[in-house]
Amino acid sequence: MDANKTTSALLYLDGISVSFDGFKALNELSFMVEPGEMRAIIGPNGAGKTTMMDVVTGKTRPDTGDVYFGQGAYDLSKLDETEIAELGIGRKFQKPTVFEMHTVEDNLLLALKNDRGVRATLLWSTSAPQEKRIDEILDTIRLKHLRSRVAGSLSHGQKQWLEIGMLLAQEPKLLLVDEPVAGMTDAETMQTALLLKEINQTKTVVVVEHDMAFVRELGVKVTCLHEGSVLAEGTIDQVSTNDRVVEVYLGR
Ligand SMILES: Nc1ncnc2c1ncn2[C@@H]1O[C@H](COP(=O)(O)OP(=O)(O)OP(=O)(O)O)[C@@H](O)[C@H]1O
Repeated sequence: MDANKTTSALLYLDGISVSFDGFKALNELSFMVEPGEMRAIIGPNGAGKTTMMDVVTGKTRPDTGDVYFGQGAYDLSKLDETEIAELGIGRKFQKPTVFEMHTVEDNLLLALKNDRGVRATLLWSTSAPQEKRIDEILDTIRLKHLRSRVAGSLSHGQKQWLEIGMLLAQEPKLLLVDEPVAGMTDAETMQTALLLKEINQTKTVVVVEHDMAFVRELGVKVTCLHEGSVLAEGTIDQVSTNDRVVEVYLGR
């Protein structure tokens, strides 16, 4: 549905409230993400971070408020999950969901040609542009040397990167990434920060994460949610020294 709201933002949540059985998971939540930006979202358990992502992707409908996408061109709160995905919004859930029995390369191929079934896709010959795109993605996600490995044999961190690569194959304009470094080693965490910074050179990214060392490494604007609203927003130094943020989240 066309919205025709005037805004420079790629994503604009405007007064979003969501209740579950009378409990307000999101409470008049408003914030904007500009095109080309990477935004880190932090906040205590139950702050509403996952619900916010669910609202953006159409999994949960807000009770009130609008979600504008594409400089106000669309109101996502009026669209279903498929329509939203087709507008170019890709989401990576916390747990990796790669095809464990298939190779790294075939996983990317499946993501590139996700309009066909698994068997048909893998029997179909791969075109030169598809090969090139797979090479580019393998470079980005640092898995070129493992392209023929079965995905099930990858480390947890490598599976997360592969899944990020599968999202990239769909050429999203906006990537939503939910706790990408949970369970990763310190080295993998820092690699993931680098990877997302590289991806952010061409795509807008919203990343939810509890790992503050990782968020600091990203070096981007941070939004702290609490009880379904924005508690603080700014640089990591501004947010992490905010008295309320320390009280409800960091100081615990
Ligand atoms: N489907 C649901 N039914 C009932 N309550 C829900 C539902 N989904 C979320 N909630 C509640 O809404 C609140 C916000 O949850 P949400 O998962 O969005 O928080 P979060 O910030 O992502 O937390 P975490 O950091 O633990 O992932 C929580 O109190 C949660 O229990």
